[in-house]
Amino acid sequence: MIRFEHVTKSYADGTTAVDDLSFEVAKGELITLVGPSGCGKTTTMKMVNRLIEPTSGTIRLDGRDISAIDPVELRRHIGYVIQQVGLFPHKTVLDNTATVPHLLGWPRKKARTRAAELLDLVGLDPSTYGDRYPDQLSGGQRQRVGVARALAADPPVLLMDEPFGAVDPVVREHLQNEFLRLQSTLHKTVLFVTHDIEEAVRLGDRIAVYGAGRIEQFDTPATVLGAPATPYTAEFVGADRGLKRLSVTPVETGDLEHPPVVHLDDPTDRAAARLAADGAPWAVVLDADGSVHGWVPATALAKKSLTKGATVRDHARRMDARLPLGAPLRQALGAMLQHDAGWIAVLDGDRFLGVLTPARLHAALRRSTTADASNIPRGEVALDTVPGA
Ligand SMILES: Nc1ncnc2c1ncn2[C@@H]1O[C@H](COP(=O)(O)OP(=O)(O)OP(=O)(O)O)[C@@H](O)[C@H]1O
Repeated sequence: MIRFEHVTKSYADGTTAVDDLSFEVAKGELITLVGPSGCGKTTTMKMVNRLIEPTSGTIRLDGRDISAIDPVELRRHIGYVIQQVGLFPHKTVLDNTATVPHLLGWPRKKARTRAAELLDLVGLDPSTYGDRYPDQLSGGQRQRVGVARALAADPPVLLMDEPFGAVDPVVREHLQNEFLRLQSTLHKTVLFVTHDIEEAVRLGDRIAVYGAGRIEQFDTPATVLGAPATPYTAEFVGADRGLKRLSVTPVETGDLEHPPVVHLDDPTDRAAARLAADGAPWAVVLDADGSVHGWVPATALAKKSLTKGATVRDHARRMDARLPLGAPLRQALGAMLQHDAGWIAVLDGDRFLGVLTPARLHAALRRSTTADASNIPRGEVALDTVPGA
């Protein structure tokens, strides 16, 4: 969708803002450009909508060299959100949002209807906020208007330059979540500039980590955090990158263990035989609907004093830690700690898939780490599996 081919931008004073940059962004991808101040992020972005012209190299949009496209025409297909928002102070929120549709010559009613829809989409009730002026909004609300305005003409590409940089951390996280929710339905191709690695990791399908004028690494958040390509990237992403990786590594089916499964109404002797056959110390217990009830230890089932007709129900223990497949490991660890649990049931909808243990969580975390790259066998660093709480 967007392709940089050996793009360089130098200024007359000898500054090279961007040096021989080549990368490609797929349709619907959200790329975060992250790096310290002055490393060339904004320059990269502004070359896409021709606010800055490259000194050399080619930028293509859908295969077309953008230097051959009229800048005004080009910008109609590219939404632009900046930190200072740049709302017109004398126009209402609704009119601000309708700016691009107006410029495109849409009939006034259609433009305003569209603007109202967009305000709704970004969480601002148009009947409450539509007639206000920008200075009657909070910083976070102004940013939302900025996003709504950029989306108003439904451009396939969005450029966002530190759009949430000027708001406090709580509002910022809220805006990030809302934006992710929007993006999951709109699938825009997004270049998002930030100097905040947390934000880059949180939002990006892939991250471009900038050094001075160059991209040091361009990869998924999990890989950038797990296997920084250069010492510079390692330092930039921070010493706590292992913790950050918890947020970006999802639980996959291959991470799960599969202890024996018994049902609440199974006779105890049959369940005991099932566990004995597997040599398992415990089994997961499902109820009649197949939902997870908890677990039962082999020792409880094997007791000689059991009354006739006893079922697993008599010995089952509840375990409420649950996790949807694909949830980040951070959520898994949080649930393990919250429930003081040695394992956690992983579900696909209501369907039980298997269990995640601390050892498997650790192994999952190591999927993309430098430890794997250096071939340290997993067994050497594995934790013990702790069944049940
Ligand atoms: N008109 C100009 N003339 C000379 N140098 C410039 C000009 N515009 C930008 N630069 C330089 O180009 C480099 C890259 O700037 P750019 O704005 O792309 O950085 P950035 O990574 O977006 O930084 P920040 O996070 O501070 O916004 C900087 O060193 C900057 O000083």
